Amino acid sequence: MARFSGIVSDIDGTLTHDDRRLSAEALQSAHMLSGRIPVVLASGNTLCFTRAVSKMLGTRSPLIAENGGLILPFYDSDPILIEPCRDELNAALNVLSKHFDLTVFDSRDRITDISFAKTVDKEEILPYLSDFPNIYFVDAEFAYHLTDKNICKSDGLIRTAKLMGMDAKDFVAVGDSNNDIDLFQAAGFSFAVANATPEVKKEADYVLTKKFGAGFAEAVDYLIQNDLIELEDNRRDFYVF
Ligand SMILES: O=C(O)COP(=O)(O)O
Ligand SMILES: [Mg+2]
Repeated sequence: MARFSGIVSDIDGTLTHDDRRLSAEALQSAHMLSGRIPVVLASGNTLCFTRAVSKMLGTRSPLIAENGGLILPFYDSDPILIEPCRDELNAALNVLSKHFDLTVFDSRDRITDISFAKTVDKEEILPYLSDFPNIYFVDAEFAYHLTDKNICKSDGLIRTAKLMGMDAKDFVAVGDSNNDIDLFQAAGFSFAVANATPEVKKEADYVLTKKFGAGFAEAVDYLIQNDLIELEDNRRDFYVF
């Protein structure tokens, strides 16, 4: 009897290579799953990026973007936006910008969180953030993020699962970076790809032997071989894209 009825996957470092090229193994695995089980993408990336990746992978399931700040239940619906403490986020960015030469990512497309390049040592950044109690800093390996404390991937999964008539514990999570730790805690089971950080590996139920997208494919094979998920052809109940 299959134990899990959905998969929730991170994108960067989990479906990609270390240089962010989409992994052929992950693509093949996602195509095989398409329309047979929900695969929710949960990313620190912007919603437009996450939506394009989803379309090309054929996941046909709701999306969680900006570390949980935005949820897209249907392809053409308006996203659900978790309102962040914008003043504090902007004030923190101003303070950091005064001390460091920051490269801010996607500022036109990013709505709830702030992301910037890892050009500065995080130990140097953290002391400047102690005056901002409602935001947290996370190193997502491909970028740094400043995010409202009420926004995280796990909250995104809980909300998304509810919209789908499911529970977060019905999902198996796959991830690589510290913005996936709370997602692992909310999901029913969790896989860390072999390139995951030590903190993520510690939180995972299962540490995969393969890195990056090959790790995602290994997780899917493991789930099928151990009868932990069931694939049903032509499921249309929540395949919304
Ligand atoms: O936006 C990032 O830095 C990382 O994105 P991810 O959560 O899909 O790995
Ligand atoms: Mg990642």
